[in-house]
Amino acid sequence: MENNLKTNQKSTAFSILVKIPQMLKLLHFSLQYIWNYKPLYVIFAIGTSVIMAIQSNITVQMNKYIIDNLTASKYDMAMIFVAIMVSIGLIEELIDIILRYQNQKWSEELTVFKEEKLIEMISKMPLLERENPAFLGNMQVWSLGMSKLEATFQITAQSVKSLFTAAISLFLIIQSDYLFAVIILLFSLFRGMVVYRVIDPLVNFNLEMARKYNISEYFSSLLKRKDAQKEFLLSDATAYFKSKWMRAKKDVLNLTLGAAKVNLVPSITSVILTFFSKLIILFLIIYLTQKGSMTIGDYVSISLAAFLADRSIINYLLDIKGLVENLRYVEEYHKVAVPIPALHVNASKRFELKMSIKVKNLSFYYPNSTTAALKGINFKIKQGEKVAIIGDNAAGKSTLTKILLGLYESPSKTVFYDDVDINDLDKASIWKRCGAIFQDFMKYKMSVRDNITIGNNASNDNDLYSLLRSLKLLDLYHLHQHLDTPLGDFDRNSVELSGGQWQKVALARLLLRDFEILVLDEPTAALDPQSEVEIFNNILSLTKNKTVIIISHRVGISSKVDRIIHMKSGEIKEQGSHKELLHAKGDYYQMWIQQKEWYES
Ligand SMILES: Nc1ncnc2c1ncn2[C@@H]1O[C@H](COP(=O)(O)OP(=O)(O)OP(=O)(O)O)[C@@H](O)[C@H]1O
Repeated sequence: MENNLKTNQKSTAFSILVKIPQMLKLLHFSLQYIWNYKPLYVIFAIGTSVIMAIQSNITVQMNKYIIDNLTASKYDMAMIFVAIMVSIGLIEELIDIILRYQNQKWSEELTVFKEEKLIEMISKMPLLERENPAFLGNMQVWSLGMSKLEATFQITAQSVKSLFTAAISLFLIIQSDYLFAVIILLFSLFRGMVVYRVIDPLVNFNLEMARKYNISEYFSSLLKRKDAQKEFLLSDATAYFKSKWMRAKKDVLNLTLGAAKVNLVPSITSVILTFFSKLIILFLIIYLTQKGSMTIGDYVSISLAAFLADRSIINYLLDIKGLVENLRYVEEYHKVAVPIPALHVNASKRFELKMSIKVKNLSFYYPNSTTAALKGINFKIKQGEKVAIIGDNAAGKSTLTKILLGLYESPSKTVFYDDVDINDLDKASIWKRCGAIFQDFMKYKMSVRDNITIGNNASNDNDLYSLLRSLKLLDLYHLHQHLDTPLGDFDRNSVELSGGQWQKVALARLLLRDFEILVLDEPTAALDPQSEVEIFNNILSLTKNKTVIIISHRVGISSKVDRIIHMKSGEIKEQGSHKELLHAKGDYYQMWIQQKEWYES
């Protein structure tokens, strides 16, 4: 793998030239991003880079004047130049301290700004995008790309400084002898060619690393999780998972070292080239001084300016290399950041359910899957009806409800609310009027109150108290801080709940809201049989005029609803009332008999 990454694409001068327009576009995108965040940050950074570049060259010139005055025994003048040079040094250091503080402040604030943008981007993304198995790895790459936006800007500011320093020093050197400038430029060109060759392999190593990092992090977090630990202990699996983590970690380590190795040869070559360019220039200056065509002051100023130019050019080349490398990561981010996938949140029509929900010939595939999760589904649910969707595992029940709720985009003209295609509906207006509990409902590590109200302060403590009572959750109210007791394992004062209690908290959260449609995916799976019956009756009485869709494996629940939709392998097998389906003596009848016998025996 390492060799593949290394040899696959070496950057040639031509490949770099071809990429210039794209690179400029990405550079513009990065700088625009920082400019949008704070224009002053950009102005400040570029401005100070130019000032620093001028200052370095002034110091070099001052050295020449000091030495020339000393050799001419003009000590007063030498002292004046010394005072000017030291004062400039002092000003530079003071500016540097303020600049570093200011940069750190803006940089910290920018980190928050970037995280906010990433959260915004992810929360706007269609849920289906996240079902793609590549999503987590991609997200790692996007955050890497995002972190490179600021790095790109910093390097740009730095490169302005290097470029200005090099240009001024070369200009001063040319005043003495253009030959020095030619030698410096020639060696720099060689070094540039050496370092550019490794950009692509380096980027490939790092992108691959970002993806692999995800796997090692997954196993690392598994090994630290409480719920996983009990399974590991009982099945003696700790060593197995540790070896999985170690293998993934080694992959990451190999990629890190691979990237470092790729850098090794150009770094060594660059140092050797610097050695020769220094040697040649210094020998040449000594030769010219010996011939009498240069003063000692000239020797000092030219050698310093030559080193300054040499260092600045190599810095500039490294900056450009860094820039090109960074822009490759930015490119990955840019791919998703610019066209944020549409969520149809702002479609023109508003959700209403006065008549019915209709599903017509609905088939559905998950991304990266060629097997249909739903095949030719047709049904109608009238407003106010209570419907149970039952079926085996992987029958497509959860997928269907997510489509009905608009969480997954459905093919057009397949799902209708009051005869309006769901794709023409404003999604936010659907979500405002629909409530759902899924199998993987959230257990928020927050207080009882916050878990139930989610920041909605409209309900007073009495409402919450009677809701807890109706769900037999009063023991939560009696906790040490009543409704303000933190739940979960967040801090010292937190209280951990049982699986069934958590499920009741999720139900309480749902029942506190006003909704038109309620979707319950296995709502009573974690409840004891008595609570199951009580809570189910409770839900039915609380939702008299509302449309309720319940997913369950248990036929006991389905005997209480108006209609049953029985699914198998992504298709509807039967639908009708409990009595009708028993009468039909099909699969539902068989399930009913089996479960009945199970309980009776
Ligand atoms: N994120 C996903 N990516 C690809 N396929 C998926 C994804 N989620 C579910 N599926 C597939 O879609 C099909 C239907 O799954 P779904 O979760 O809707 O079934 P279900 O009837 O709710 O099952 P269960 O009763 O086990 O919860 C299954 O074959 C499953 O493998």
